[in-house]
Amino acid sequence: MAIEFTKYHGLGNDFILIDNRGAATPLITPEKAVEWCDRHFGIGADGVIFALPGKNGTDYTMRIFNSDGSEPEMCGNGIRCLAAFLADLEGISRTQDKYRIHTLAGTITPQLTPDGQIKVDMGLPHLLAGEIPTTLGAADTKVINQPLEVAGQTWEVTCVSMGNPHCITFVEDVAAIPLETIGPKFEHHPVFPQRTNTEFIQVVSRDYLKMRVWERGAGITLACGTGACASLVAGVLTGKCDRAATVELPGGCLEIEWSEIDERVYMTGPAERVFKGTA
Ligand SMILES: N[C@@H](CCC[C@H](N)C(=O)O)C(=O)O
Repeated sequence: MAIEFTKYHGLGNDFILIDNRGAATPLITPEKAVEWCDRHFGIGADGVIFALPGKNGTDYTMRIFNSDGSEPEMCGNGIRCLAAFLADLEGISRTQDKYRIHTLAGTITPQLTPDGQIKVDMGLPHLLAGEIPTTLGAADTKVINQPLEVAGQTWEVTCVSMGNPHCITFVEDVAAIPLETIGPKFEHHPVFPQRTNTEFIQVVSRDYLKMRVWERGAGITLACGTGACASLVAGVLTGKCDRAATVELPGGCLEIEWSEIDERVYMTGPAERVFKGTA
């Protein structure tokens, strides 16, 4: 059966979006998602996102398969792309709407804003080792500046969950990190039973961070929204940055705030349609 799709990206973190509003289960399998994400033999993307009917009083449900076929709990750039896709499907102005989206990380609320950006209420960060999950500390303790041996080197890491797991390391120069070789070693380290996303952060100033990321199930990507949120939270926990900052990624910048008022994390950034097709 031929399936229509639309390709979107958020700062170069690119996704194949499928209109799945007519069925409660994804229209393609994880194996097919791997084929579609292949950049040489497929459409090419970091993941496939499905817009499904809402659950528990929400407007829609988002499910996502990474390019390796695994299913993460949440995706920050992906949920901005989903909001843009829904607005395009509904034929409404992108400046009007707010969606309540059911995800495996709870209800997430993207809001289309008049300047074309999308502001997302990403919810509360989870900080306890058992919630990440990681065995780097006792289940009910936070993992802040903990030593971790990777590739014969000791790294100081801070772990944060934005529904999905993140391991953050602050470094002098992000450009000097051999991401291609070190990224998989963090991802598959035995202290992360569900694997992990890994962010390297250079603090340029208290309100400007530079980030490079190795994503669980996708490898090096040009941006990671949940990673930018987790990194800002890690920066606050370690006293390195303010509660609002610009996070510069290889694909562009996100504005992140960890609100002092409601303790929720807010992410603002773009989402662009690239092309439509049938596969
Ligand atoms: N790129 C995403 C994160 C996608 C999921 C991630 N690879 C995982 O497995 O947790 C983002 O923008 O947050």
